[in-house]
Amino acid sequence: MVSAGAAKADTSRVRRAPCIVLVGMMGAGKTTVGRELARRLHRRFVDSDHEICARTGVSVPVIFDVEGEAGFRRRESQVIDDLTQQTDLVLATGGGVVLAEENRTVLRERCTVIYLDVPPAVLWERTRHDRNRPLLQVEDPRGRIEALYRERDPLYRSVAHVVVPGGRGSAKSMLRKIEKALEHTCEN
Ligand SMILES: Nc1ncnc2c1ncn2[C@@H]1O[C@H](COP(=O)(O)OP(=O)(O)OP(=O)(O)O)[C@@H](O)[C@H]1O
Ligand SMILES: O=C(O)C1=C[C@@H](O)[C@@H](O)[C@H](O)C1
Ligand SMILES: [Mg+2]
Repeated sequence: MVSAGAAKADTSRVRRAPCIVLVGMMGAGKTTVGRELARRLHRRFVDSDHEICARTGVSVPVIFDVEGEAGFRRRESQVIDDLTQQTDLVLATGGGVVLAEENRTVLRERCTVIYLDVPPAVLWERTRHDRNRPLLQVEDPRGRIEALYRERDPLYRSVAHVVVPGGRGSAKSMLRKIEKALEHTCEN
């Protein structure tokens, strides 16, 4: 793994892992930054949450309502398996993608994985008015974010080839950090 500040060359995945994947918590900016990154790298952009919705014809909250989180996770694993086999892609994932070991394995082995590591306080500011994230529709969403961060941060790190620390900086500054790190990790 390399950090964005001091990225070291790690070219072991270059030839067999063309998909660039963003992982991180809800509100880390995977969708926002991923779309712009794809545009700049002349790659296609796909968001796995959007792909699940396109395949089912309903929103993420509806899938959680009807099939529960387990049903959503099964669909997510299928989509991740499909998308990570594609080339010329920037893939923004859902925040819980790292929970399943099978997802972690395909991400780590097939892709260049970038973890957008944003502190819980900032995640809370960005997601507090959004009703589209079923896991945050609880009495204490801020506490939930903190608990999920504690649980998931080691999992994100375990799949990441690059960790990009974020804070209150703009999406543009996040993008610049990612591009810098990628220069050292793969050919685009
Ligand atoms: N660097 C940033 N600075 C300020 N706001 C940001 C930044 N990145 C994203 N945002 C805003 O935060 C919100 C959440 O961002 P986004 O939807 O991209 O997160 P995500 O990582 O895709 O979350 P999820 O896992 O729920 O899909 C959006 O309103 C977006 O505009
Ligand atoms: O963090 C999570 O577990 C989730 C994040 C979203 O991207 C969606 O995938 C869904 O709301 C679950
Ligand atoms: Mg997203």
